[in-house]
Amino acid sequence: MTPELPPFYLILDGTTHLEACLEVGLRLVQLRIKDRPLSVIREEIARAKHLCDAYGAILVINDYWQMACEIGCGWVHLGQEDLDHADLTQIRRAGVRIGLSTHNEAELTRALALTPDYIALGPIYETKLKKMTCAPQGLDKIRVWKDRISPLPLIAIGGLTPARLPGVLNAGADVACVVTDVITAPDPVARCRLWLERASEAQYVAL
Ligand SMILES: Cc1ncc(COP(=O)(O)OP(=O)(O)O)c(N)n1
Ligand SMILES: Cc1nc(C(=O)O)sc1CCOP(=O)(O)O
Ligand SMILES: [Mg+2]
Repeated sequence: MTPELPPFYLILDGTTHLEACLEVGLRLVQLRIKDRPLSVIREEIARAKHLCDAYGAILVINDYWQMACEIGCGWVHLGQEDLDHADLTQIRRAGVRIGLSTHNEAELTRALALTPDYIALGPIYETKLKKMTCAPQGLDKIRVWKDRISPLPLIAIGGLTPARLPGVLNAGADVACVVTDVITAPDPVARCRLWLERASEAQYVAL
């Protein structure tokens, strides 16, 4: 079977809600843990891998590529700063796929030269999650990026809400990636289920 990515991609900062989200159908999730002891991060990665394997979901590890390789995870997500230190040859030798962040043309050129498995463009809209050094990209940039990277999957990230999903997908994104809208919801699992319903009409993108 051709490997593919589902259209909804959730970023979580730990495993608290992971199993419940998998239970309602989440199949693409990134573990993005900041400022925790390495021992905790290792435990969380191992737990997330165990759960994602059980549900047949794709797990992407942000930043901690060495642990991802050691624990046998299938994917890592790396930002431009991570790229200054990460050993992509070692990551690939471990059979781990690579997603890369981009925010401008120079980063896109650098990313494409590294032949990643997906490229993320952000922030599409203003994000409250972290301080960005660039202005929101807007929907038009999605089409420009998709034309540049096709057939690689394009992930749209930053300030996304269910209401913004059709615009992002119609503009050419293959996958919508979300943090704040879900994790700050009164019921994050119900919000995840809503996203899955809204994205259910969209195509899965081949890898
Ligand atoms: C899908 C996706 N896109 C972009 C990012 C941002 O990654 P990065 O630039 O490494 O920044 P941090 O997430 O580490 O703050 C992402 N994590 N996922
Ligand atoms: C972690 C992250 N990286 C971005 C980038 O543009 O590289 S935007 C972003 C935050 C996205 O989260 P939210 O859905 O909360 O806006
Ligand atoms: Mg990072």
